[in-house]
Amino acid sequence: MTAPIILNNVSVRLGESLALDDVSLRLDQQRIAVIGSNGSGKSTFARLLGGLVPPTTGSLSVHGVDPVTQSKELRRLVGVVFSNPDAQIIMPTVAEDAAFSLRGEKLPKAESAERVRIALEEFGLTDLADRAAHDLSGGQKQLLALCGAVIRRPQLMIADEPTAYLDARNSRLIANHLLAPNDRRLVLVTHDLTLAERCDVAVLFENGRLTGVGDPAEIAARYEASLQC
Ligand SMILES: Nc1ncnc2c1ncn2[C@@H]1O[C@H](COP(=O)(O)OP(=O)(O)OP(=O)(O)O)[C@@H](O)[C@H]1O
Repeated sequence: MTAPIILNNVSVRLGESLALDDVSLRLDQQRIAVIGSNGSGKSTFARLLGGLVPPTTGSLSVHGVDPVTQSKELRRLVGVVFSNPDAQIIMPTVAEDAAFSLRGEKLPKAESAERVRIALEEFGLTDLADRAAHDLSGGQKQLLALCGAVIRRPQLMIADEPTAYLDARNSRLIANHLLAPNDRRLVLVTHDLTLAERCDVAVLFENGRLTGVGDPAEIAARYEASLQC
């Protein structure tokens, strides 16, 4: 059983904004949807779990790891995908970029090549393997970013609006991949409530405050009702 995600009175101040305001929660579920309006704190929450932004006050534990003091351990267990894949593409070609994700794993060359081959095939990128990664379309870049994240087999996948640039077919491909039953935990930030409802639990943020944790259909309905007000 994977250790939970725990936040104890976490606040995050970014410039003038209190992006997260005194958030305490414990999440044991495997697939976690994060919903809420623009600017409510969802991305900040995702970045906090991924060790990309520190808590200003309070403390947290991600699968038993403290992101503040154990950044190396955190990097080993977390994979991240954001809505803008450009920042995640590093190497010149598609295949090289996918392989780059495995650099820290010290795998035998043949195993590394086989993992790259399987991952490219899984995301429909085999025919693009030798293409310049920065010349891909937005959607293709997102597939490559996700490919680079899952190829390391992380315990925790943090995906912030991963389908933002994708057409319907690729959105479905990515969503089905992320939500497929496996032993990886998923934290999925999304405005797509049908995707949120496919998760095991949803958390709702409003103005940096946590205002709901529970059954995704109920939390989504509460969120939608709040938008009518
Ligand atoms: N780098 C930053 N500097 C200052 N304020 C920031 C920064 N990043 C985010 N904020 C502010 O923090 C608050 C929460 O932002 P966050 O990006 O977490 O919201 P969000 O729920 O992910 O929004 P969206 O749905 O629009 O992506 C917002 O008020 C935002 O303006």
